[in-house]
Order: sequence, then structure tokens, then C-alpha cells
Amino acid sequence: MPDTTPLLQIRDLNVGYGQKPILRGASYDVVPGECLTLLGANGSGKSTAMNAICGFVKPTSGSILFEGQETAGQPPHRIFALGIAQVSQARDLFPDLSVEDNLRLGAMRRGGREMAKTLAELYERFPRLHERRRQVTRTLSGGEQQMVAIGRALMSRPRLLLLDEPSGGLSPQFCEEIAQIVDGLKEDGVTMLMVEQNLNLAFRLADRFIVLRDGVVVDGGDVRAMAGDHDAIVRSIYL
Ligand SMILES: Nc1ncnc2c1ncn2[C@@H]1O[C@H](COP(=O)(O)OP(=O)(O)OP(=O)(O)O)[C@@H](O)[C@H]1O
Repeated sequence: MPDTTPLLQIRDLNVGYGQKPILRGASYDVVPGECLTLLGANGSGKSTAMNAICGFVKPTSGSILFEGQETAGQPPHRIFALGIAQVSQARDLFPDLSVEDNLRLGAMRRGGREMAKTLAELYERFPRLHERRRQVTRTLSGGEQQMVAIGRALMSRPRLLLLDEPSGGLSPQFCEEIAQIVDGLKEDGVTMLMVEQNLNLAFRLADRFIVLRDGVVVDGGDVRAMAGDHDAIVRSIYL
């Protein structure tokens, strides 16, 4: 019987920039082992929702419970230490460092032996990063840099992985590689919250979805229960 006690519980979350409200009373859960995708038109508040969970923007009100612990308004380093890692749209890599140095930064808190083990496991998952481990990161292709960003987040062994548009700006070949990586993470039981504009990819990877419109959750459900009727979700996003 799968554990359906929520790992993350968002309740009545309000987030804004200055006087401008962006998320308006959003509530949803993420349960262990699932991949939940946030859908919504441009500007609907998807990245803001991710940034609030990571502590990069402070909610004006509402609650974010991670494993039962209130994290709303806590600083990013504390939230990261609790086990939430984000791969942002910007990727935030150190371009002049090698691939391996970027990866190591994800596991700064680990001692030498554990770091080496985590790195070895990561290279098994990403042989391409092993081949390029000494390469300066800015010389990698966009898709390879996305792998480094995902790899660096995984180095912290997160209990919740946030992926903000993992396929953003990538070629179809790299989208497929990223999809296979996410599939592999799902098989390993990694819990994920994802924003993905490529709806084919989102529907292929997600177990559940929610739709944000102007910062309000207007729809949601089980992807498989939609039985391929993705038009209904598209209508709910855009109409
Ligand atoms: N730091 C900021 N300061 C002021 N306004 C912001 C800031 N970040 C985002 N916004 C605004 O908040 C709104 C929601 O942005 P957000 O990035 O969360 O949307 P999104 O759904 O992720 O959009 P997209 O799909 O285009 O990435 C937008 O109108 C955006 O201009």
C-alpha cells in the first residue's frame, strides 16, 4: 500500500511581489513517490509557487508544511537542508567551474567518503557527465548543462526535487534524454514537483497535475484517469 501521507502540504498560500498578488490562496499536496506537475499559462504563477517552496520568495500568508514542519518564510539554506532541492529555469550553475566541481557543490555538507559514493552513483545515472567531468561547464551544450543542474540537485539526495521547466529550450533529442532521466528518478521513488510547458512531456511524466490560473488552482487530477483526454486539460489551462 503506497504511503499517501503528504510530503508537502500547501494551504491557502498567498504570494506577491510588492502590492501585486500572484498566488492567491493556492492549496495542494505532494505525496511520496509521485510526480506532480504544475500547469498554467505564462505568468500564472508556476515559478512563483516553486520559489515560495524553496524560500526564495516569502509568502504573505498561508502554510507550507514539509514532512509536517512549517517552512513558509524560512530562508532557502534551511529549506535545502531539510531536503528540498530545486532545478530552476536559470539552472544557476557556476559556468567557469568544471562539471565535477558544480556537482560537488550540491553535496557540500557531505564528508569525503559519502561525497565520493554519491558522485559515483550519479555518474552511473549520467555516464555523459562522467565523460565530461573535467570539462568547463560553460562549454557544455544546453542539454548537458541541464543534466549538470539536475545532477547537482540530486547530489544533495533530496526528499523532494523541484524541476522548473526541465525541457525548456532543449532540442527534441535532449527533451527525450531529460524524460528518460525523470523516468529513472520515478522508478527510484524520487518525489518530484515539476513545471513543464511541453504538455506531451508533462502528461507522459506526471502522475497528477494541477492547473494554476492567475494564481488560483482551478483544476487538477490523475493524469491516467484523463485516459488521454488531454484536450480537457488544455482547455482548462488556456480558456
Ligand atoms: N521578482 C519579481 N518581481 C515582480 N514581479 C515578478 C517577479 N517574478 C515574477 N513576477 C511576475 O509574477 C507573475 C508570475 O510569474 P511566474 O514566473 O511565477 O509565472 P509562470 O507561470 O512561471 O510563467 P512562465 O510560464 O512564463 O515561466 C508574472 O506576471 C511575473 O511578471
